[in-house]
Amino acid sequence: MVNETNKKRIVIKIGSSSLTSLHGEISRRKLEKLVDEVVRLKDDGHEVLLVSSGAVAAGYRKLGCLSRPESLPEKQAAASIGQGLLMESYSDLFLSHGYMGSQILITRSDFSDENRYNNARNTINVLLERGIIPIVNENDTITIDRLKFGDNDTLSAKVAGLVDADDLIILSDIDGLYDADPRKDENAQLLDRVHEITPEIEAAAGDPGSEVGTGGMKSKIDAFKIAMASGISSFLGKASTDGIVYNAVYGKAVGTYFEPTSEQENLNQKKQWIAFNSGPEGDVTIDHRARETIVGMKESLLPMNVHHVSGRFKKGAVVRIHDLEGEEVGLGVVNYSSEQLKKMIGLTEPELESYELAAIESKDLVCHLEVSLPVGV
Ligand SMILES: Nc1ncnc2c1ncn2[C@@H]1O[C@H](COP(=O)(O)OP(=O)(O)O)[C@@H](O)[C@H]1O
Ligand SMILES: N[C@@H](CCC(=O)OP(=O)(O)O)C(=O)O
Repeated sequence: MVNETNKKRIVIKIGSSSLTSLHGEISRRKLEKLVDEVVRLKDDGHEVLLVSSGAVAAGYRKLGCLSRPESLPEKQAAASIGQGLLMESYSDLFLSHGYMGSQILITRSDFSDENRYNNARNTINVLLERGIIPIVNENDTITIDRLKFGDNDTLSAKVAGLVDADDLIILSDIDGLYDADPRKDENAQLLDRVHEITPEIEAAAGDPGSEVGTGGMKSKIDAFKIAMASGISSFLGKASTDGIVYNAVYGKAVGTYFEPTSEQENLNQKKQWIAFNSGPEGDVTIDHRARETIVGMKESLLPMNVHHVSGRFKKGAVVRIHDLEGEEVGLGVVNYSSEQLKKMIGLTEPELESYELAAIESKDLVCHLEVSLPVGV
């Protein structure tokens, strides 16, 4: 039994391929196995949040489709039927063990709005602290393609960051990360520990292994990058292995452990929101001197170092910061609107001194070289 000091907050993500039968429908047996493992962790005193796929798989037959649909409206309609059925199964199973599940459906735009992001955190904290098991999925029925998380891997890492989890466990149909796509290279080796996502690892990560999987290893690697930058230990293992979740929490499972190093700066929650969720609204180009001070010395960006501004944004928006070569340096929250910043360009230093604030305060600045931000997440 754990006590308050070794009690963990654990986020578990299970993919469609691990919850479905060969025909692509939800497998009650697989759901039961997962619930049994979560119950063991709850009985030990841990807090557990599930990120579960499976809404489309649980609903497409009831919609009248013979196989998993391809078109977006049909997938959304299937998810509308299936999400309720999936939750009913989870609720029944958890209740039979004396635990309560709760549903949370999230869209990307919920996370790009800082107030809604913070509100989601407050709600989930109440649920976890009261022993409930929140069950999170993307709100498939209403999200439009362009604005979808799409796969639940990056969603699970962002949720783990949101609730300040200790561990993120991603379950899949494979027993860990290999140094090459195992379907293409029969000599591919399982990596048991990863401290850094190198370009070689990125290159080895391939597409989904089944018709029902969405993100493949690529989206899992994006997820592990987010978790590592947020200081969260992660694990990737095979959902069908007996005791996989329970053993992973205690460091005894076969699979890949992703461990953030102590030298790496862990992004605080505000910086996590800026880096992974905010959705930048404009671009600011800075000169070489500024690049050195904000990246190397981690100082604020001053208005006189702003070279060019594009896009229309208000004070408080998140913007991308580029150097003069066009390379993206990082992201930050601006203290001036685009109109004000544009007026400042070309002013002399004494003229600019009357402005008290930095263009971007160092506390609201996230640099690419400081943490390896996943590109395109
Ligand atoms: N380097 C790699 N290591 C392990 N699996 C890989 C790698 N590259 C591609 N894959 C494939 O990724 C699949 C898991 O992703 P996916 O099908 O999306 O599953 P899930 O539904 O669990 O998210 C594996 O079955 C495997 O075939
Ligand atoms: N949100 C979708 C699942 C998306 C999906 O399949 O993601 P993944 O399990 O990461 O391959 C659903 O519930 O059907």
